[in-house]
Amino acid sequence: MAQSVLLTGAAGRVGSAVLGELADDYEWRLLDRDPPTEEMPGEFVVADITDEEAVREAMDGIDAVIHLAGDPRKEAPWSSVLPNNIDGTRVVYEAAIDAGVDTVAFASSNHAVGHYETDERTPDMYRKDDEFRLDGTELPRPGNLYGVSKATGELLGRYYHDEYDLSVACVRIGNLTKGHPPIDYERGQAMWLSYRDCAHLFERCIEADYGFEIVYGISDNDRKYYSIDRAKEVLGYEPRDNSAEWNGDERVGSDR
Ligand SMILES: NC(=O)C1=CN([C@@H]2O[C@H](COP(=O)(O)OP(=O)(O)OC[C@H]3O[C@@H](n4cnc5c(N)ncnc54)[C@H](O)[C@@H]3O)[C@@H](O)[C@H]2O)C=CC1
Ligand SMILES: O=C1O[C@H](COP(=O)(O)O)[C@@H](O)[C@H](O)[C@H]1O
Repeated sequence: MAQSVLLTGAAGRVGSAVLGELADDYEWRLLDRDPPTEEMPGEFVVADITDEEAVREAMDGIDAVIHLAGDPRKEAPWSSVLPNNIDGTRVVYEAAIDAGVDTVAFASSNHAVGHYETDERTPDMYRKDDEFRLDGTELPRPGNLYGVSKATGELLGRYYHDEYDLSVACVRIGNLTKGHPPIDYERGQAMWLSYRDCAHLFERCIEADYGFEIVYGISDNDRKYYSIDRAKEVLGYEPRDNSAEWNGDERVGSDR
């Protein structure tokens, strides 16, 4: 069982979702290039993930890493995704190997597979009765350079798993939105990930026993074009939310 966890990108939205539910469950070392603006659990390291020495130091005594730091913008230019998302991720994996870390959970993205959303398939694939599913076994088809950087992060994970036996889970996160699903956005509702399901999924990534996995990070939405079967089977993911239980910002279904 993981005890000491390094959370990169801790000051961001996904970091806040994870810490919002799991703050008391682990010994946290948080890392971000931006200093904290509010009180956070554990120790906070202000560093850039491209700084090899700083990341190496931050990795000391760590059991598991949740690697979120990076440029999350779908329109991010190559000049940003190359250092922040690709090289920074390589630095994190290298330091994890050197420190004897067991597991790295990597925040990948729906944009790694964005070009499966072809004109022929959309918007039907965003709807409840459509049966099209991606399940993580398909090749990446990035929708933008940001998606290329996320697919590359997955590939780096594959390498560090095969070469060094590091356990790596790549979570293709859908659309993380706080409180309620995106409104008037079918695609976003199909790939909604609630804050509590996000925290639970990353917890499963650092607790479960596996080798290398690519899973989709969405809630159990009625509308979906990403399968969550693999996350359930291998990681023990048990999502509690479903965008169909919401009408705008009002919950109309029962809370699980
Ligand atoms: N929010 C979402 O719906 C989704 C997020 N993701 C991925 O999840 C991760 C976190 O995303 P968000 O929390 O939404 O973004 P965010 O921008 O809120 O948080 C990212 C954090 O990483 C830090 N960071 C960025 N580059 C860094 C570097 N070189 N060194 C150290 N810290 C750095 C930033 O200061 C920020 O606090 C990203 O990798 C993103 O690509 C993927 C799919 C969907
Ligand atoms: O990877 C990401 O995806 C989410 C959802 O994508 P969108 O196309 O529905 O906006 C995005 O909000 C997030 O910023 C990004 O990191």
